[in-house]
Amino acid sequence: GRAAGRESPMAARQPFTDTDTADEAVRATCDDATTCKRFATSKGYWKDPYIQYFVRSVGDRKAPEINRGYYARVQGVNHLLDAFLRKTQCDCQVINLGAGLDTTFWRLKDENLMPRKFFEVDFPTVVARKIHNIKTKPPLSKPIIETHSTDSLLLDAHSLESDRYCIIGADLRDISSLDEKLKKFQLNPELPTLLLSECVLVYMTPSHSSNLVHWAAETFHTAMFINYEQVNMSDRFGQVMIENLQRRQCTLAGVEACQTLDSQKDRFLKTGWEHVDALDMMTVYSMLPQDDVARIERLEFLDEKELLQQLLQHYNICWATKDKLNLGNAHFNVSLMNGYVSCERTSK
Ligand SMILES: C[S@@+](CC[C@H](N)C(=O)[O-])C[C@H]1O[C@@H](n2cnc3c(N)ncnc32)[C@H](O)[C@@H]1O
Repeated sequence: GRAAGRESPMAARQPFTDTDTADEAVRATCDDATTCKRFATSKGYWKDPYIQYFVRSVGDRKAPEINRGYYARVQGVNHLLDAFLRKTQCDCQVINLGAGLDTTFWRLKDENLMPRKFFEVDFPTVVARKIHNIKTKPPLSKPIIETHSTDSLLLDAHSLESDRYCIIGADLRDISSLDEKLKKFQLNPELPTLLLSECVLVYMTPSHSSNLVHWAAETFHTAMFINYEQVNMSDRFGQVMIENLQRRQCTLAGVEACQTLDSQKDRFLKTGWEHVDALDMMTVYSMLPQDDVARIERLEFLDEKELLQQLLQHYNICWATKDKLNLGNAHFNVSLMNGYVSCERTSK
């Protein structure tokens, strides 16, 4: 399938020769995600005025089903994230795990949905690149400076800490160092916390991702974890996706957890989360506000609907919650997507 290498449009890339080949190939996936998002926004699928500061050129054309897939991914994840921020009235923190060059912090600032603090974590080299972009592009640095109380921003090549935004270089497979770094930068375990991983867990072994998810469940009493990544990977299409990435020395070490929606949910149910849901992206796509879906479907002609269907059936959003404070319905609803699901269903 032409869509099977979605994170990795089969761009010719030199094979890596350094010792840490596998990690280098994983780090490179952040460029794929950003280039695809950059292209889709240039076509008008959604608005992102900040992504151009991370990837200058619009780049090669991407297939329509890939653009629609990214649209569903961004809308689906944003819906859950925004629902959490509204439920907690932004009195919360967000931790974007494997954030890459993601621009969510800047979107939330513009939409008046800024959490108390927004953390991002990625490998130190990715973080260094992001910090360089932030430092040299005023539209990126301005919101960080504006929301900071003093003149002195803590900023070095591998971390940036302001009152509201913090980016940390760390390996997500090393929990004790991750925990230590986040606490050093004033992570507050008492605050309701939203953790996000978008196409990240699949790159680590199931035991590493379980440890991470378990750490999150142990650390926060009131939290939500949103995970977006592959699912239904045991069929032929899944196999092609794996092979396409393998050709670039990029191993989906966590593919075992991506066999079914149930295997996605199990990772959370086994590690202390109270409530877990998962939907494949074709289902999410069918639940998104249909007037906007009609708008984006007019942007580009897609002759083979099956391509989109096949692609979207191989990704999912899984979200888990725990609510020890028992804030309940008034403040923090544990099944945030349920309202969304039923409301979208009845409005169809
Ligand atoms: C496919 S990209 C996705 C980036 C971003 N979440 C997005 O959706 O635009 C995966 C990201 O996860 C990061 N990542 C993967 N494994 C990691 C690890 N063990 N520690 C830190 N970052 C990791 C990579 O460096 C890369 O930036």
